[in-house]
Amino acid sequence: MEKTVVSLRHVHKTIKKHAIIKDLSFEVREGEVYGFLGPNGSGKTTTIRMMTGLISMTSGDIEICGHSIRTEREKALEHIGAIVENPELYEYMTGMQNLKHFANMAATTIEPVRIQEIIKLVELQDAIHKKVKTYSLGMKQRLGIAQALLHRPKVLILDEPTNGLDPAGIRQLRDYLQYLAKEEGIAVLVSSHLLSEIELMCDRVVIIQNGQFVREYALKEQQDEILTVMIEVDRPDDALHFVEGKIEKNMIVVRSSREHIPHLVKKLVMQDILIYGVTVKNKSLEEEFLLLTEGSTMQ
Ligand SMILES: Nc1ncnc2c1ncn2[C@@H]1O[C@H](COP(=O)(O)OP(=O)(O)OP(=O)(O)O)[C@@H](O)[C@H]1O
Repeated sequence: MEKTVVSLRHVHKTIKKHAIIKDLSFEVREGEVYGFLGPNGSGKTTTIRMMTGLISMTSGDIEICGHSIRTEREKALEHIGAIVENPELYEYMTGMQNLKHFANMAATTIEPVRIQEIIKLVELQDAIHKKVKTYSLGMKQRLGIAQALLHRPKVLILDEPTNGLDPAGIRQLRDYLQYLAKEEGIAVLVSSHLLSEIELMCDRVVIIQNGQFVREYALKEQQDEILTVMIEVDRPDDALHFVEGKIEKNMIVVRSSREHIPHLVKKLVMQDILIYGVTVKNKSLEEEFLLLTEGSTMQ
């Protein structure tokens, strides 16, 4: 079991007599990308602001690497790198000038070699001497992540990092966050109001609504879990002679364990049925999230 690096315990936040966060508890482990999912206005930013020490909590506690934000604030915050809302970048300066500026402002000494290392890590070598105003949104985000990682934090917190990114940018971000988590052992927390994006990026996800914990899911399928598998084929009617399922448009929808999926595909191929795509859905998460957000302001 990986080490817990972020721990929220019974956190409450009341603003002007309104209970915004109610008894919220969850944990983020070393080396995982953890999704923080909830409809607009459910309290994600408020929680992240408490985790990063920007606002206080009314009761409960948040521990980062074993240090309480309440009683050991500086020690706790030392381990956090975060982008809350937009990254703070100077557009008229180059990427390198931005990084050097932030390195100078940091509480700990940041060696030039660390700056070089981080530029490589976020793959900005080619553009680092160009002015930030010429950067794409994805590049600005990578520079923001570089800034947040300069001081080697154990936890990286990103509030709605996919906002405004195109699908290619989202894919790139996912690859990077997975790299940071798996190769560098960083605990990454990403908030979003879009299940589709969280599903692509995260190992586990917590859903909140109205400031309250709803449920936590592991997104990596368990070996024995029964999944919904959608197979796009040229002849759906024929396909159903060989596997058990139902037809939806040009897809056949089959319930199967992960282990059994290759056998399904093999059976169809042996009957000369052409397969154009296989999609695996974690149906329970999708259903729960849809139910939860019905009638809300979700996109
Ligand atoms: N300073 C404040 N004063 C009054 N209400 C606030 C304040 N900050 C947040 N709220 C309210 O708390 C609730 C949660 O807001 P928050 O911004 O944390 O949600 P969110 O999940 O991040 O939403 P979004 O996805 O839209 O950013 C909202 O109803 C918001 O209006």
